[in-house]
Amino acid sequence: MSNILIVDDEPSICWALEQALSEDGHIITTTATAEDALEITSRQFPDVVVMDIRLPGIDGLTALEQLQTRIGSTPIIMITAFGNLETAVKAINRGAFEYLTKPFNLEDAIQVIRKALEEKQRGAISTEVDSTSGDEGQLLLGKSPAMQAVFRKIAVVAERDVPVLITGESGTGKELVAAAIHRYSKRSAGPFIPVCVPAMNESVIESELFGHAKGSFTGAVTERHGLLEAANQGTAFFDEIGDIEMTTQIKLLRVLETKLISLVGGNDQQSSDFRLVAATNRNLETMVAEGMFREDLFYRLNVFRIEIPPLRERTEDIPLLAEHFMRTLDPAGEVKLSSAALKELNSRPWNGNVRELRNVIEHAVIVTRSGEISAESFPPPMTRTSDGFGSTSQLNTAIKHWWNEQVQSEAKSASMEGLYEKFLSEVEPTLLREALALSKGNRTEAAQILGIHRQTLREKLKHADLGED
Ligand SMILES: Nc1ncnc2c1ncn2[C@@H]1O[C@H](COP(=O)(O)OP(=O)(O)OP(=O)(O)O)[C@@H](O)[C@H]1O
Repeated sequence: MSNILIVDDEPSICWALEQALSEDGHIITTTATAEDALEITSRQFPDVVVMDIRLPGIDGLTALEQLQTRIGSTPIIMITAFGNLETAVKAINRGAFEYLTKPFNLEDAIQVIRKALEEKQRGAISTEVDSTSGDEGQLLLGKSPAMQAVFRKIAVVAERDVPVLITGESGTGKELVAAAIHRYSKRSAGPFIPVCVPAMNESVIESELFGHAKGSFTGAVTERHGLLEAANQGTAFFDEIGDIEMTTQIKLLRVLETKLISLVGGNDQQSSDFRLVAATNRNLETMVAEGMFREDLFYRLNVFRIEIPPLRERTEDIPLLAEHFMRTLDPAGEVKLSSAALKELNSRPWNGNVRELRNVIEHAVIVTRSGEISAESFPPPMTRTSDGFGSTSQLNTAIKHWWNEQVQSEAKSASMEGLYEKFLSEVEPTLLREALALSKGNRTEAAQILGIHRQTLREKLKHADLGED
């Protein structure tokens, strides 16, 4: 049983919340003004406060600060008018636990209040952002200061209709952050369309993105709408934006500038009003400097940046996330973490970040079935090279960029030959040098590592000017 204070000058809201919360056995106090709320809290300590921002007399935001000095970290949930981002953001920045947007669904409001009560009882105001879009969404969890900062950024940017660039290692939750931005944006009733260009078959990228006209190529038997058109009125989430080809980058930039899409093989232009949220695990600044990513596109994307720190830098989140993944597979709570298991989780490098943690927990829950998970139930940690999205794909992208550059410059000089040899002469010396470094200069061992004959290695070293004979 908890004390809940509701401050709203709309009697219907007070009444509805009071009815619903009394059923849970809580004691509800309602009042229509902030002045009364301040007076009440000088006599009694609520466990949670729900307060409208727009109130007659002292407004909710001013009252928020005054209440905080009286009731400390007691969660205060603010109610804002729809679309009033500034006040919602101010509320979050000034330490409100959460905000509800009017008109709200009563069940959603009750959920937020229950969550606040749980947090209060736990003594920690750990927060989560609901990234649910439709039924398939998931909660974005985190109580570390680093994740709290991410949550605040989501709150700040969600309703501003600007592009967002989310950066962070693979598996840190970039897609969940993008979904949360969409969910809290003015476009939340519209679609959230994930687009992963590098995962697409190269021959269909343009038709997937922009759609195609009937008969534009063999197999195009009907007109097809592209993903960017499907994102109209909603959010297009470009995953792995750092890995898209220069040619696609140019086309994407054009669409962003004009908001017009040209169907492949067609004359018509279709307008699409979508918000772009992009993510990458690569350093786009470096890529721009190296000419691998278009500077103009980078500036278009980099309007607001959210950097998600790797899991190893926010180990406070591990128990919370582990518990969450355990309960997803084992809602009855038959499986628990032993303290040795928790210690093991806290000491891992988490190269695959939260995705790896989820996989590790799922594996352990399945093998343990019931009782305590031991440290031995976890699969071995992921190494850096086998990390999620993986280096092979990045290598492929680098090769593609190299190829395009060659083709462009060779085309100018009207000669295009010997590219295979040229490529090998550029990459082979690095490979040979690395193998020799690993074998500490032992050529037999280096040849073995590379899987080539010692004599072949010798010739290659000579050819690459790396051998002393
Ligand atoms: N903070 C979090 N709370 C709950 N689940 C999370 C969190 N972060 C990541 N996850 C889970 O980890 C997995 C990977 O997350 P996600 O796909 O969003 O990462 P990503 O950074 O987009 O990865 P990639 O760069 O490989 O595409 C998902 O199952 C997601 O639900």
